[in-house]
Amino acid sequence: MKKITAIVRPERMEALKEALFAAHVSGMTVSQVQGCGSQHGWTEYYRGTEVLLNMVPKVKFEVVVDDARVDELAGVICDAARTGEVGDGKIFVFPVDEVIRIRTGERGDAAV
Ligand SMILES: Nc1ncnc2c1ncn2[C@@H]1O[C@H](COP(=O)(O)OP(=O)(O)O)[C@@H](O)[C@H]1O
Repeated sequence: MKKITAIVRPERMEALKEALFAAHVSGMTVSQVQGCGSQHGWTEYYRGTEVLLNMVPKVKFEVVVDDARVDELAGVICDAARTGEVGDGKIFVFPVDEVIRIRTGERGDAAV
């Protein structure tokens, strides 16, 4: 199993949510976050040093899936979240050791 974390623009949240539902993911977690990368907030100089004063609102999607679906879902996310402008975001893929469904105690693939 893998966890796909995607940091995307807030205005792409609805489209990405719908695309992931359409791709039949079993669940997702969505958080409002702030970040910076190539796309910074604004900077000012404080005592001669450039200081980053603000970060940019983003939305973080987390989806745990079978290994075999990572490439497909990365494509779904790129298609739904891309505008082509700086700040579209990134996808990070992590290994997941275990999943446990709290309600039933199921583990592994059965719990995803
Ligand atoms: N190395 C990183 N680690 C964690 N989050 C990152 C990283 N790079 C980018 N991000 C997240 O992705 C968002 C968009 O990245 P950014 O570099 O601004 O856009 P682009 O990839 O289009 O140039 C950032 O605001 C930040 O939330």
